[in-house]
Amino acid sequence: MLRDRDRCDAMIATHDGVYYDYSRQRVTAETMDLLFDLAERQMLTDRIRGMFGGDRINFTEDRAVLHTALRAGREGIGTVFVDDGVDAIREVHDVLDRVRRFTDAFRSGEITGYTGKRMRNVVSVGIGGSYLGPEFLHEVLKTEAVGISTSLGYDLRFLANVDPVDVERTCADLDPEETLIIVVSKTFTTAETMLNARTMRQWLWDFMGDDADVVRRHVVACSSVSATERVRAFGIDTDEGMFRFWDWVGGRYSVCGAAGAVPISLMYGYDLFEKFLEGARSMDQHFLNAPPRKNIPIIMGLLGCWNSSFMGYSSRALIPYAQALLRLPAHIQQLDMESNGKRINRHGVEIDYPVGEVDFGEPGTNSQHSFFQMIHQGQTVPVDFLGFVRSQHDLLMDNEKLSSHDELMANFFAQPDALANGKTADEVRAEGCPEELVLHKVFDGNRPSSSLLFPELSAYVTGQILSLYEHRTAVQGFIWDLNSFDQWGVELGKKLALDVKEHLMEARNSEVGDHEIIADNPATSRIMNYYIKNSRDAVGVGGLSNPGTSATSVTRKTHKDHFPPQINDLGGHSGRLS
Ligand SMILES: O=P(O)(O)OC[C@H]1O[C@](O)(CO)[C@@H](O)[C@@H]1O
Repeated sequence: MLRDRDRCDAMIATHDGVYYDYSRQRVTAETMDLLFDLAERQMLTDRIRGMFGGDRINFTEDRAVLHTALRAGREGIGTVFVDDGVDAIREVHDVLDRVRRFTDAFRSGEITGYTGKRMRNVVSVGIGGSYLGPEFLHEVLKTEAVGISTSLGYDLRFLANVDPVDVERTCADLDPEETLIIVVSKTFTTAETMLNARTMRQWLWDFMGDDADVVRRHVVACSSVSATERVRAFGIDTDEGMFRFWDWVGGRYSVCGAAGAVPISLMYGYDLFEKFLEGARSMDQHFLNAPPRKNIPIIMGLLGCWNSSFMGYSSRALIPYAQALLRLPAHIQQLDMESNGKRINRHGVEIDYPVGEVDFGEPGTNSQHSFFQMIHQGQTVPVDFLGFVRSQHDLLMDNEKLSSHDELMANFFAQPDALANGKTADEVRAEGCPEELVLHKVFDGNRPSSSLLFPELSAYVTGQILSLYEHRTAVQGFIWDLNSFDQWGVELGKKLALDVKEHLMEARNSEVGDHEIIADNPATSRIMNYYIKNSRDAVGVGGLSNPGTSATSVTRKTHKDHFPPQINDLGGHSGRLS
């Protein structure tokens, strides 16, 4: 099919400098017709309009889904109106105007820290959607031409993990007197973020004294309107130091709101952040207005459904040929897997077809020397290749025929064809391969990918990329009939962590050294008691002892005896864990 010029010409879509080639997907013109029919049956365009128009499509939380309003410009896109009387566009611009003023005051030195020093360091404390988007954008802007100059003299760091080592790594060499902390949390209740926020507040107090003004001058919050009281109780000035967002912005869709605007503007200036919003807006307009057959996010979403539900490929990779996009795959992974990792459709019925992929990725070419072996010869993993016409910084060394960016892009062009074409046994033999090794060197090919080519990795293009992937996720959710905007699955783990913390507190507070934890089941009790015992001993005797040996060795023997397992064997021995 790849040699068919008409087919290849038909499988390209473009918008505002973005070139999308899906000719290496395993689809014919007829497949595409059927997918567009499916989109019509699922009333895709109506549902897209409903999303932009403020319909409460996140019905399990009774919320509209209006992250597109965050970058809609003052004129708005679609008919954005929230039915409780709040004008979303006006609210958004009220906050963005405040971010701009705050940024200018911070960067001009008008706002100083508690001891009068100018603040130049920013630590953004948040996790999940309150972290991954801003961090991916920060990584892009670090090496972007404007970003390099506007960030001179400033430092932005992210603190996400509740691991105390993350705190240590984040602030080891920072001067608290010159540091502003941003607590980014939609709910202002997330356990990890709140502990890290308290830790950072203590760090400020340790250096500058336990004074309420220290917090008022050094800590601001990006949080939802409904969390205002909690933000105030933390000691943050909610008039000057709180940048709000709304329940109609999901955490993983919040980078275009205060969650991204505050840290990114403080580091790079508001104008550069605005360029990012403009890029996202351009793609939003395309998504809302372009006919489905020319609409890049719609086509990407339909192909996602095709690969997952029809072809049975349960994972997919995102490979940007740009080192500055190193955190894009992690952001899209959360965005997509938290959105479409579901098992009940919007009618409350259990889904009996595959939905939701495992998303992963790393920049090319590093990924080629990591997991690409599997993508070429192991399981089939559809890939999105992202490339750029111009590099943020190209290099042409003396005596080199090609620039370093050309070398990078040679891989961007070669990998999709290697995956699609493969290599036959005859081709391997023709290279003189000994017969017994031929099969090891055969590539079966026929492995799907898409290529996205952008002009250059600027703030604007990064906005386009973000919007593309947000809408791909939404399209797949609409086609699959899911609610892509709630995340109840994360709740159970949070609740169990609370129970476990109770047990740990009891054990730590117990006067009796051998206090025994009785948790939900013997396995959890055993591992927690092991942890408590050894962490106590570790203080005195210097190190952890070995795990109980008998059970471990029995398990090993059992596994070995059954190796390699047969599907039927495993079926016979599997069972419910609860
Ligand atoms: O912004 P918050 O409320 O602290 O939540 C952090 C993250 O936790 C989640 O609720 C679950 O991981 C994400 O959706 C969210 O982005």
